[in-house]
This record gives sequence, structure tokens and C-alpha cells, in this order.
Amino acid sequence: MHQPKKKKTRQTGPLIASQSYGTASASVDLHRGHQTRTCQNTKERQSTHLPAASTDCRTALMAAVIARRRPPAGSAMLTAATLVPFLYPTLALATPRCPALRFSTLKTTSYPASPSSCRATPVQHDCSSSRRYVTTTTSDTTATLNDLPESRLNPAPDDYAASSFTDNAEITIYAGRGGNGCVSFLREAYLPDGPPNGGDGGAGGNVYIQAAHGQTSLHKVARRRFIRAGHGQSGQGSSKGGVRGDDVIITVPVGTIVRELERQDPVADEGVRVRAYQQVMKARRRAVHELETRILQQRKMEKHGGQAKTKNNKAKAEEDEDEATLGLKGLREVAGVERHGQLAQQLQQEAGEIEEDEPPEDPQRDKWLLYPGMSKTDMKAAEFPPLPRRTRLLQQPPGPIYLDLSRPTPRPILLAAGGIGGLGNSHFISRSHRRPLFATKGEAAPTLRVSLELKLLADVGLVGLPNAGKSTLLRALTNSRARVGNWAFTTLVPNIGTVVLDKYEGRQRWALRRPRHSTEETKVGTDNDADGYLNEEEACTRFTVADIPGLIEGAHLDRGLGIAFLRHVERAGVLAFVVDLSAGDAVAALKALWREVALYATMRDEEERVRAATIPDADEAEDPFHSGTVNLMMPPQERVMHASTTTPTMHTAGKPWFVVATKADQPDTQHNFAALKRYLESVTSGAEPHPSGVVDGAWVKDCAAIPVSAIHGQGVQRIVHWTVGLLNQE
Ligand SMILES: Nc1nc2c(ncn2[C@@H]2O[C@H](COP(=O)(O)OP(=O)(O)OP(=O)(O)O)[C@@H](O)[C@H]2O)c(=O)[nH]1
Ligand SMILES: [Mg+2]
Repeated sequence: MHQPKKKKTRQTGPLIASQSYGTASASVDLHRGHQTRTCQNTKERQSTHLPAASTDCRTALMAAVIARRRPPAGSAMLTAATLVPFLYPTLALATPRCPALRFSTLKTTSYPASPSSCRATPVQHDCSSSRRYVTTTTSDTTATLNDLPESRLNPAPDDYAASSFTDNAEITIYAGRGGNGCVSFLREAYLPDGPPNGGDGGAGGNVYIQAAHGQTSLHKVARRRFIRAGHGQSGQGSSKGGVRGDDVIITVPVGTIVRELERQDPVADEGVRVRAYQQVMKARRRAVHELETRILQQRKMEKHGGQAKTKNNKAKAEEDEDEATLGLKGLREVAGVERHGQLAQQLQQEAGEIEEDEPPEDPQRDKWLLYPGMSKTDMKAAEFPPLPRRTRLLQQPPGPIYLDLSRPTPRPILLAAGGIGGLGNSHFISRSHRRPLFATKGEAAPTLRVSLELKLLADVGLVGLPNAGKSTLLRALTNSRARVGNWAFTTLVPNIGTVVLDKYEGRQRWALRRPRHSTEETKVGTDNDADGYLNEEEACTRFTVADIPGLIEGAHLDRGLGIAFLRHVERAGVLAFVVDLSAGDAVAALKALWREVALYATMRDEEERVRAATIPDADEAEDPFHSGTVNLMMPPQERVMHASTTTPTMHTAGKPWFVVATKADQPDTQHNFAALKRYLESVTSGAEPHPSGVVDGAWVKDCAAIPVSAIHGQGVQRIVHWTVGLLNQE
């Protein structure tokens, strides 16, 4: 469609876009090339002068346009102020860093040239869950948040690294079809009937899956939705084989569970059809044979006057043998010739039935590809040799596929095998077929619908109520830039941070010694495993911490952000319960958190039971694709143990855990901490039960509470030390 020219950007004179939208107004001076902002307490007008082809001014125009759409009432101002930077990040970048500034400045300021020189100061607001930030144009003052100077551990709400995180995906994967064989003959001068030289078709591409370190989300896979391997190309003349289709490797984060939902496997379906056809034909042959025998018996009885054939009557036996080769066509006649009796009629009728009952079409006929120049009658009449048996390099794994990729897979695991290529006509030369006008078609390939579920595999899982200070703690422990804000549910997707124990400064501070499995047990397809599986023990110089969105009461029933994220701590080696000392009874908070975690684990128990009922039996447990809930990457002994003895509830309650009592810098938190400590001591001594309520196998060895002030980075080193101790115990 023809677009009218944008004259606004071309004109040299000032253009004024003005809009009333609240208490702030911004103006961009065309001629001087800088912006000024004036604020009025009641109502403001924004005037935007746009220079030709100026990006800044175009941005300002956008701002004005957005502002025009916005209702002018004062209440709507906040909404606009919140949404604009979200929807138009470029605008937010072009303006001061705190989004709320642009529309809610309380005093008149000149608009700073550099965003970094503008800082925001929080002021108390009526609405408890939000804050307003007041600008202080500063070259000399530093911004304050929470009555503390802004820093990495006390960042502004907009100071965070956003990550695209998806922990669930459903994808359809298509393996590649095999290419067709070729029907071709050598053509040369003085050689009118050259030998067949049709090439074979290329094999279709396979689809593999591989768990790799460095991946933390499934969003890339989820976005693709359909994953197709390449088709094999058809063969060509001069015995040229077709190119094989490209393989596809789906790379997923470690901790992904793959479940097959649906499968269409044309090769398996064809096998079923062929077997059914063979059974029908066998039954038909048997029926014909029985009828033949009965007719012959009847004839014998008539000929010999009801006397049974004598053993030594050789001539008669020969005669019978001749008659035994009558075939179906002759049966009716033979039966009809027998003029006497009811039996003859019955036999005749039966023979008629068999003859009328058309045999089904051979499904293997479809596998042949005929020379295009053949007439239809020739095609119908064409007789083919038996299909050659083909050997496959890769067999399609039997379904339903279930993979628990809780370790990096050194080699990709096959999900869908591509079809094998067809054979060229040169394969079918025989005495009966000197010039074969046929080749075989390439094999069709399976299509699978699979679900991918990511359960993050962090060493430590931070579990806490909303606003407890988990993200701040993660920032203090690691280099993470998780979002921090003084409201509930600041964190909407899990964050993972890595604590580096040895910074390669020549001195090893701590080392985690995690047991690894011996060579035979964990040989997952390769001998020179780069991931260090072959070591008995591996010195680990880092561990990972997962910060998940806050839990509220009833999270296991999907309240708040629900159970969606509890699965990410399900596999953590150590659980760290983050309790806010300034937010009331710490013991009650800890019990509430444990209750949610335990109830979630009970729900998982149920799920496991249902799944166990649907998975194949133990004799198939060795087959990685039939391993049900059993972890493919575990050594066999461990798999069995894991599958049979531990339920998710016991597994969760049996994990080492400790409490991080945060915000210890707040006044009057000592009593709360003392009560928490007393409670944990009584749990350790056995005077109090494990907070999950689980009695057998619950971990109560050394329940500790570590007071920290994450915002000041105080006490966090103790957490590292303690965690290393627990991980080493594991
Ligand atoms: N005084 C003080 N404030 C803290 C401390 N740790 C965190 N805060 C503040 O508490 C508020 C919430 O911190 P977050 O780290 O976002 O809390 P969270 O648990 O991640 O919250 P959700 O993501 O909503 O679950 C922020 O304003 C932090 O600055 C601390 O040790 N002392
Ligand atoms: Mg958070």
C-alpha cells in the first residue's frame, strides 16, 4: 500500500507536538538541539520541536504520541509511567533510568543530558506494594534506596539483567524421509541397451537430543516448535547416490526431562500392514489346502466305493498327488464334477467363496517405484522380486521415549531415525529381470511430539516467602544481576548464579569433592568423556545457586506463582530457606515454607505412582528408552535403587538444609533470631519433629541458622562455607 510521505521529518522549521498528560511536560528545542523539561504541579503541556531526521526527536515524538493516547487524568499517569518503558524500552533509555521519573517528577528540573547523572530516591507512598522515586539531579549527590546508598546489592528496580526463561516446551520433530532409488540405464554410442545404472537414494536425517552445560532455558527450542531433519535426495543415473539428509541436534539444558506424547511411525505401521497381509494370505492358503484335501478324499471315496486307500497301491497314490495340485481355480470344477450328494454341493460352495473373496493388495507393492514410461497395464501386471532385507545403522527407539537428562550427554541421543534411501534398479538384475524397470522408494520417517520439561539443576535452592531477600542474597553470593525490588513477586522466573570457590589465583580456597561414578557404570557412549565422568571423584571449584520466585501459603495448590517453580528446587542438593527476620515470626515462616515444599513433594509422589503404573516392567529397565522414572544417566544399580526406594517426599525431606536469616541489620531482630535458633536446635536434638512432618529419613543432622545482611554483604561468606560442607557430605 502506498504510504504517504512523512513530511514531519523533512521539514526544517519547528514542528510542535503538544499533549496534555499530567504533571510533567517535556520540550525539545529544535534549533538548540537539546531538551528541556518543565513541570507544573497541576497540569502540564508537552511541546516537542522536532529537528529533521533526528533520532532523539523522533523518540520524543513517539513519547508525545503515546502520551496523547493516555487518559489525561492524574490516576492514569502512573499506569502510563509504568507501561511506557516496558512497551518502548528505547524511550526509557532515552530518558532517565528510573521509569517513574518521566511522568511523576515533583519538582521542576532541567532534563539531564546523561541518564547516569539522574538518580532516584524512594519516598513513602500510599500504596504499600509500590514506591515512588524522586529525582535528584546530581553531579555531587548519590542516590539512595532503602535509606542506603544505591549499590550492586541495593540496586534500583530497573537495574537487572532480564533473561528469557522457559521451562516447558512441546515440540514436534520430523526425521527426514529417505530418497528414492533411480531407474536408469547406461546410454552410450553403439550401446543401445546399456546395463541398469540407477543410483540409490540418500538416507533421511536423524533428530538427536543433547543436554549441554551453558544452556539455562528452553526458550529457543520452545520458539521453534517444529524441528525437521533434512530429507535424503533421490539417486541419479550413472550410479550416483543421493545426498543424505542433514541431522538435527536439539540442545537442551542439563536437567531436561523428555517425554514422548505421540508418535507416527510409517515404517512400524507398514510392518503391521505387511504382517496382517501375510496372515491373511496364510489363512487363505490353508483354507484352499484343506478344501483340496477334502475334495480329493471325496473323490477317492467315490472311486474306491468308500474303501480307504491301500498303502501299497502306488499308482493310486501318484494319481492323488496329481490331483493335489489342482489349485483354487480347479477346485470349483472338480467339486462340481462330483455330481453326487450334499457334500459335493457344499464343497463347491466353499470353493466359490474362497474364489470370490479377493485377496488384499500386497502393501509391499507400494514400495516399488516404476519406470515412468510404463503403461498402466504394464504397471499392474509387473512382477517384482522379493524386497531385499535392509540393515539399518540406527534403529528407531521404541516408544514411549522418556529421558531424564540430568547430566550432560557426551553424545547426542537419538530421538527419531531418518528413513533409509531406496535402491536403484541396478540392484535388481536377475535372470528373470535383465532390464529391471523398477527401483525402490525411500523409506518414510517417523514424526514425534515430545514435551520437554526443565528442572533446573542447581546445587543450592533458595526457598523463601516473597520479598524475603532471596535475590539480594543471590547477588551477594554470586555475580548474578537478579532483579531486586521492595514488593512481592519481583522475581518472576528463576535465576541461577554460580559461586566460584577457586578463582584461579594460585590458591585453592575450598574444593567440593563430589563422588563420581566408576568407568563401567557411567560409560554413556564414549570412552574419552570430556565431562570428567571417568574420575572417581571430581574436585569442583564452583557450585550453583537457584533463586526462585517467592512461595506463599498454598503454593502447592498453584497459589501465587504456584508450583511451577518448586520443581526447580526439587533437584537441588541443598535447600537454603531464606527467612526475613524483620517480617514477623521466623519459625512460623520456616514451618510454612517447609509445609509447602513437603506438600509439593507429596503431590509429586502421586504423580510418580501414576507414572509408575503406566511404564513398562523392570526387565525393560535396562533399556534407556524404557526407563520410566528411572534416570537414564544413572548407573544401573543406582537406577534401580532410586526407582524402588525413595519417594519424592522422602527425597526432599532427606536433603541437607539450613536457614538463612536475612535482614539481620534491621533493628529488633535479635529476639526473632534467638527463637529461630532455639527451634532449630530442638529439631537437631529430636525434641521437635522435622518441619516437613516426615519422620523417617528426614535430615536433622545439623540444622543451622546463619544470620546475614545481604544488602551489606555481611555474613554471606559463612553461607558459602556451610554450603560447601553440606555438599561434601552429600
Ligand atoms: N535491610 C535489608 N534489606 C534487604 C536485605 N536483603 C534484601 N533487602 C531488601 O528487601 C527487598 C526485597 O528484596 P528481594 O531480594 O527482591 O527479595 P526476594 O525474596 O527476591 O523477593 P521476591 O523476588 O519477590 O520473592 C529489597 O528492597 C531489598 O533491598 C537485607 O539484608 N537487609
Ligand atoms: Mg527475588
